[in-house]
Amino acid sequence: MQCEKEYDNFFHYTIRLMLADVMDDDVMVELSTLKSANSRFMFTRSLLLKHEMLASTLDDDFEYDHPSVSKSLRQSGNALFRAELYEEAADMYTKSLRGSKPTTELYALAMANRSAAHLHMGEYEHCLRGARVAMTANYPSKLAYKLYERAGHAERILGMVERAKESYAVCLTRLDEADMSAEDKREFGAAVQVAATECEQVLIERKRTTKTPIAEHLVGGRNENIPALSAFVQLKMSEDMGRGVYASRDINPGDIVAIDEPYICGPARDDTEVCQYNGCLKLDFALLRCPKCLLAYYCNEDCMNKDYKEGHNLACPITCFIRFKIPGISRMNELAMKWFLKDYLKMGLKKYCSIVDNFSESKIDPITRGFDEIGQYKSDHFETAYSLDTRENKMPMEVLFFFNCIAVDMLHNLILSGFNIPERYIGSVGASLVRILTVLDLNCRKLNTNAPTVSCRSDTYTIALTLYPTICLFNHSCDANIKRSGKVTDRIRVMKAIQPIPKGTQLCCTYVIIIKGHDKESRQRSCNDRFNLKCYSQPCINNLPTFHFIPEHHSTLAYILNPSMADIVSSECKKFVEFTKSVEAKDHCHHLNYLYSFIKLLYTNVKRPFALYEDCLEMIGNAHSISTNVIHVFEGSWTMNIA
Ligand SMILES: C[S@@+](CC[C@H](N)C(=O)[O-])C[C@H]1O[C@@H](n2cnc3c(N)ncnc32)[C@H](O)[C@@H]1O
Repeated sequence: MQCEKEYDNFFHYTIRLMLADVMDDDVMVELSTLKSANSRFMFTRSLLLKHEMLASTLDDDFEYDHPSVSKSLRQSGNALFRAELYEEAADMYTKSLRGSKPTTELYALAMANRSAAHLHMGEYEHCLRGARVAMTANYPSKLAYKLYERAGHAERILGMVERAKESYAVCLTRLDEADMSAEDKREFGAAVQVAATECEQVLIERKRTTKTPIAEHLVGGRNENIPALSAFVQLKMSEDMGRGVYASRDINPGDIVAIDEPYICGPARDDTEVCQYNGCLKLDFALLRCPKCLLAYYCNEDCMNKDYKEGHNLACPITCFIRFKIPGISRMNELAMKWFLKDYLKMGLKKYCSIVDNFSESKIDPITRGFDEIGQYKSDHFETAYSLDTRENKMPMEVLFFFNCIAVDMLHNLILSGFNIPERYIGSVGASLVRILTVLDLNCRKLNTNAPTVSCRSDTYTIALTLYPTICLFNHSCDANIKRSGKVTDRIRVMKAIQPIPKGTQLCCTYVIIIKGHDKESRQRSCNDRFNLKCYSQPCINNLPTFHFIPEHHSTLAYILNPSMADIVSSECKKFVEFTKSVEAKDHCHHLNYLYSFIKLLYTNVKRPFALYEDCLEMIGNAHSISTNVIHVFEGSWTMNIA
């Protein structure tokens, strides 16, 4: 079964029910007779409660704490450190860490000492990570200045001068708490001040020599009704694809057609560090950890405080359970909880429940779904994100039941943690969590081609889960005419035209697959497997041949549409072939105007698919985006190298 491969522990609930003699089929039949989301949630909840399938406490079962052993190992590490045997000392501190709970002073001391050993070993990234972990653990405040000084040194050596300057500044303020003579403090402070001033000078010089990037603007300005889209587009319905975005004016390659921000976002993986705050999502390393759950990471204390206010204070006690105990896709479940808590805190329970209770997909006109009462479709509106397509009607009942079980489990844990919710609201909140899970599943997990990514060797990894409500209006085409541009790790997503888009043409990105190298059958299979949809994009309707049938040579006159242009096209094709041989891929971004003019020439004068057109298209798409390469993704540490 496909679902088994897509979600972790997919049979978790059904197996337990079967052990309690409850038949899978009976549950699905009963569920399918229930018409409202609210009643489906309550039915699932009573089933899981009746068969005692929900936790009774939030106590974790991790066993640590051998404090005396841990302390003596650290002391052995200190002796090795004093003997300047730093590698051996670091190993000893690692052993000390294993015996202590991550929230204790013992742990913080061993972590901090190991970071000092790493500094001496020239392991600056490890040093920095350790210092940052110790900062948010229970490290004695009278010693905190040392951590910030060390972090500053490591950051400076790693080229993170801005962060180094901040660390030195904190070091100087924490120096007040230090247990040392006034004279020693003065001397120490003066040395740190010198380092901070040197950082400042580097930053001034960098600012002087760095070109400010040109601000990107939507072509034609903002759309009146959908502000994240260009004024040169409009929404229209089609029978095959539902709503879609169409050009209301001619659009040129390179024109910006959308600039969207996620309604909700969060890290996608455990092995890359991304700031968890919804308004940040910065990719960095050695981030600060939430000192309570130790599972949420932030680039600075400001982001940590903002995330607490937006709901992490409520999610924190259950993050461990959602991450490690609840089936499905843990990061997706965490994101659903984050979404609910953010809006619960913003609106209050009563208003939240009244909005979700009034939402009914069937009553909404498909073209105005997500628009507010004054006709605006805004990516930062709850109703806009909440009303995104879910394809729930095509969802197998087993998956719907699975999502209901996850929502029951998550809400149950939230209540166990002390969250107060009157019984009359439980159905509404639970049903909304199911809806949120299904919105995220389609528009964030499956449809993730615009999510932030990094590259490692020849692979690309999604590092964050992002729900872009306006970008979700674009349908898929196997011959996309728009694509993401700019830094691919960025939270804000800019979409640019990569082909000419004449007035009246639909703007489409690709969800999964393009014509180059794939025949219609494999494309259709891919769309069906991933999205359960039959693709009605033009290449599939016209059964566009695959790359294998694209003429390799530009002189194939049979492909010229306009005979009077044959000579010009032929000579420009020769120039383009020369261009591809002489200009390296990394420099294509400096020749975009040339590439735009070439693709425009071919667009009107050759019949597609045409090899050089497809090559030029790929070059434009790649040249628009700036990718970040990382080295070591899976070893608990990684290094950035901006390409
Ligand atoms: C992210 S939404 C796109 C906007 C959507 N059409 C709407 O009405 O809001 C994705 C859904 O659009 C439809 N869709 C997108 N591309 C399609 C294609 N190439 N062929 C058929 N349906 C498509 C499918 O229903 C798919 O689940």
